[in-house]
Amino acid sequence: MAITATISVPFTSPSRRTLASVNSLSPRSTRSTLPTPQRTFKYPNSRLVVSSMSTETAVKTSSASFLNRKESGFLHFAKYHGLGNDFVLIDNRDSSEPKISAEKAVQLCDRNFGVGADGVIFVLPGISGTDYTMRIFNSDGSEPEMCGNGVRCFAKFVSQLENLHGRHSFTIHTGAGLIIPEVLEDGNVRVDMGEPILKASDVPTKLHANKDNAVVKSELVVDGVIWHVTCVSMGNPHCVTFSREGSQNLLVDELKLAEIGPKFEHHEVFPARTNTEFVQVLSNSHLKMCVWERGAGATLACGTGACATVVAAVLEGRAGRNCTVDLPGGPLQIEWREEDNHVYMTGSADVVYYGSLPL
Ligand SMILES: N[C@H](CCC[C@H](N)C(=O)O)C(=O)O
Repeated sequence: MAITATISVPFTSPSRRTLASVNSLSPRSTRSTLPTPQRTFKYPNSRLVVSSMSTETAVKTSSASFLNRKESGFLHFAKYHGLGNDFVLIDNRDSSEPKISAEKAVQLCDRNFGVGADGVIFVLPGISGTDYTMRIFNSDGSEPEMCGNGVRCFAKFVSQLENLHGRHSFTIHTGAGLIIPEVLEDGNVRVDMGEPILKASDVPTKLHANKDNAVVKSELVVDGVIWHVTCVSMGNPHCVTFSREGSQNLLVDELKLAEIGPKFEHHEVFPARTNTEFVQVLSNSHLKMCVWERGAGATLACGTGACATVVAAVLEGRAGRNCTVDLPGGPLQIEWREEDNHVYMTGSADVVYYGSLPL
């Protein structure tokens, strides 16, 4: 049974903001004052405890008031998800160090004793002329270089914090280098994820390069089974597989992810561990994937993983450069553009609720 919660997401009059221009990056659009839209969020087949506020009260208690809370002694946050890959987002613009430690982030991510999330993401001040810096802790407390679904959530969160409307983009410094998300008119986010890294030692993997400097459809023995893997970094390491001995085309719904995922993640050929994508080819432009993430386990979606998957599919000759990638939480549009060798990802990112925790 679907339960619908109505959350008013009001927009107040725009505040002035200096536009940082870095290189010849596309300037952000000008802002306009929009009427307060009503947005409804559907939570199919899940129990959602709607707060005691009536819809009437909810309209009055706007998100702006939540976003401006500054009471000391509390950690104020917003809960977002990108196709069910969910994150706690923290406004950290007033300090260059994250407000909470990796250990605290683990507690926050606990789905029984904490808020529950795949990771915690911090909006920090920019570095070397970028608008912002993004840092993220996985739910196991490790710090990855980049997060694709997370950076879309980051962009939507900053848009709310800065009260930006219409098409606009940000320059974000990350562990994977410069990342540029653009918020589109329809509320989706298109992200320039930069160039894929294919050199084996830079993924990193100890597997021997077998195509130029890359590992493409190479054999890897996991739990006594020979898998065929292609290794790609999007700033973070990915091991992508479409087949194994005895199964030239994986049927992802039949995989025992919780069994096999950790054996890939901790395999000795991946010195920094790895994210692993198990992929089924539906057509030359349509892929279906499930993922075991480094430091987070089985998630409903992985943005960097979807990018790595399309790159691997092209390298193995299994698909074209423009694909829809179906993840358990929903679809992403991925393009590995030949002109600039950049990978572009387009998908949704939605706020679920705002919260405060005693520090
Ligand atoms: N667990 C990943 C980081 C999050 C990546 C994923 N959630 C995404 O959307 O890209 C890692 O340790 O590399």
